[in-house]
Amino acid sequence: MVELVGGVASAVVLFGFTWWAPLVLVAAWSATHWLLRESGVWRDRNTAEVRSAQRHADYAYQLAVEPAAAKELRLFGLAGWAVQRFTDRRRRLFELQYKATRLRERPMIWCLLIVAAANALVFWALGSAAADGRLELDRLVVFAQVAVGVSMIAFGGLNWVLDGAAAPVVAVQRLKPAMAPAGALGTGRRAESAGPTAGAAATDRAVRDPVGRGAVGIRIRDLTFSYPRSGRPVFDGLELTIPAGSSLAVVGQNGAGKTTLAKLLCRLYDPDAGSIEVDGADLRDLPVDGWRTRVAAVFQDFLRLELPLRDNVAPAGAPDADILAALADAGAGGLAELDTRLATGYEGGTELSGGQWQRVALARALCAVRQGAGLVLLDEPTAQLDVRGEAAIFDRILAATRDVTTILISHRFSTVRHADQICVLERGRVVELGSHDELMALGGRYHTMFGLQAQRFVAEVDEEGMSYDTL
Ligand SMILES: Nc1ncnc2c1ncn2[C@@H]1O[C@H](COP(=O)(O)OP(=O)(O)OP(=O)(O)O)[C@@H](O)[C@H]1O
Repeated sequence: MVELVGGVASAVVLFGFTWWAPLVLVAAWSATHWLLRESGVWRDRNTAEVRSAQRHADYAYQLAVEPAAAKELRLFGLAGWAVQRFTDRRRRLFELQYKATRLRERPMIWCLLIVAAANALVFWALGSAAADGRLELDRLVVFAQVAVGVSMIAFGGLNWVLDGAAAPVVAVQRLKPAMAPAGALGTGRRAESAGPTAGAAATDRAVRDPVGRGAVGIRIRDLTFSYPRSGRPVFDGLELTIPAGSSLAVVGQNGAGKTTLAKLLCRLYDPDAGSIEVDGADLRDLPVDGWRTRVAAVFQDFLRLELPLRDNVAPAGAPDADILAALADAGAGGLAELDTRLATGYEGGTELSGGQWQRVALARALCAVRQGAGLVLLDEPTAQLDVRGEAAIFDRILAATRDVTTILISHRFSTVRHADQICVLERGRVVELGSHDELMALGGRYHTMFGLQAQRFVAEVDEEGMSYDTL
C-alpha cells in the first residue's frame, strides 16, 4: 500500500514536467503487471510439481548438512549417497523452475520492451528539455527520480501485496480436508481438530467436566481402528480395562499396535468403531485440549527442544520446585542448570547423550503429573538407558506415578514385570492379560517371550551378581 501511494505521488509530481509523461509510464507499468499476471508469473513457480520438488530438495539438503543424520550417514558410508541425492533433487527443482521461467519468456520480453520504450521516451524528453535550457538541473534530478518512482505502482503496489498473500491462502485451503472435524473423513479419522464444537454428533452428546483430577480409569470396548488410507485394521475388537491408579504394561511384537493404542488414548485418532471410555465418558465427548492436559506421554521419538532445560521439562511452565523434583525422579538431577540450553550451538549450551535426553523426556511426563495429569503413557521410555539405570529408574517412575494411571509400552521384560497388569497384544487383540506371576504361571506367550529375553541377559546377570529373579 505504501508503495502504491508512493507510485501515485511520483506520477503526480511528474505532471509538473509534462502531462503525458506520467500517463505513458503508468500505462507501461500497468501493462507489464497485467502481462506478468496473465502469463502466470506468480503461479507457475507454485504448482504442485514445483512444490513437491522443493520439498524433496529441502529434505535432501537437511539430510546432507544437518547434524541429526550425520552420525548414521557416516557410519553406513552414505555420505556419497546423501550428496548425490542432494544434487539430483536440486537439479530437478532447478529444471522445473527453469521450465516455468522459459514458459513466460515471451511475456517477459514484451514487458521489458514496453517498459524500456516508455522510460526511453520520458527520459529522452527530460534530456532534451535540459539540453534546451527549459529544465534546471535540480528539477531534472527530481523529475528523473519520480519517473523511476512511478514503477512502484506496478511492483510495490497493492496488487503485488495481494498476489503475495495468495500463496499462503492456497496452502491453507490444501490443508482444509486434513483438518476437517472427526467424522468427516471416513475411516481412521484424525482427531486433531475434533473439539467439542466439531461436528453435530459431538455437540449432541452431553459434554461433562472435561478435565477433572486424579487417576483416570479406562475402558476400551470392541475397538476397531485402521490408519487412514490403510486397508488393514490395527485393532479389531480390542477389549481392555485399566483401573484408575493402576499400571499396565503392553507388550507384543513389532507392529502389534502398541504405539497406536497410545495415540488413540491421546486422541490423535478416533476409533472407527467401538469406544474408549475415560471414567465412564466416551473420549470423543471430551474436549480434545482438556483431555490432553490430563495425559502425559513419552513417545519413542520424543521432543528435543533447543531450549533451556527448564522449558524442556515444563514447556507449558511449572514451578522450579516441581521441575527439579521431576528431574530427580527421572534420575536426571544435576544434569544441568535449569537455564542451560540443551544445544551446543548456543552460548553456554550443552549437548546431552541419548539416555540423558530420555531422562529429560521422562522428567517432562513426571512434571506433567505434578501439574495434574492423570494418565501417563510411556512408549519405550527407557530404551536408551543402560540395564542397571533402567531398573533403578523404573522403580522411581512407578513410585512417582503411583497415584495416576500408567501405561507402559516396552520390549524390556525386566521393566514390564513391575507393572500391576501386563497385556500381550497380537493381531489387534489382547491375547493374554494378568500380573507377571499369573502370566508366567499360564505358560503362554508372555512366558515364552520372558524366557527368551532372560536367556540373553544371563551373561550380564552373572557379571552383575544379580539373580534371574531380580531381572
Ligand atoms: N501413521 C501410520 N500410518 C499408517 N500405518 C501406520 C502408521 N503408524 C503405524 N502404522 C501401522 O500400524 C501397525 C501398528 O503400528 P504400531 O506403531 O502401533 O506398532 P508397535 O506395536 O508400536 O510396533 P513397535 O514395537 O515396532 O514400536 C503397523 O502395521 C504399522 O505399519
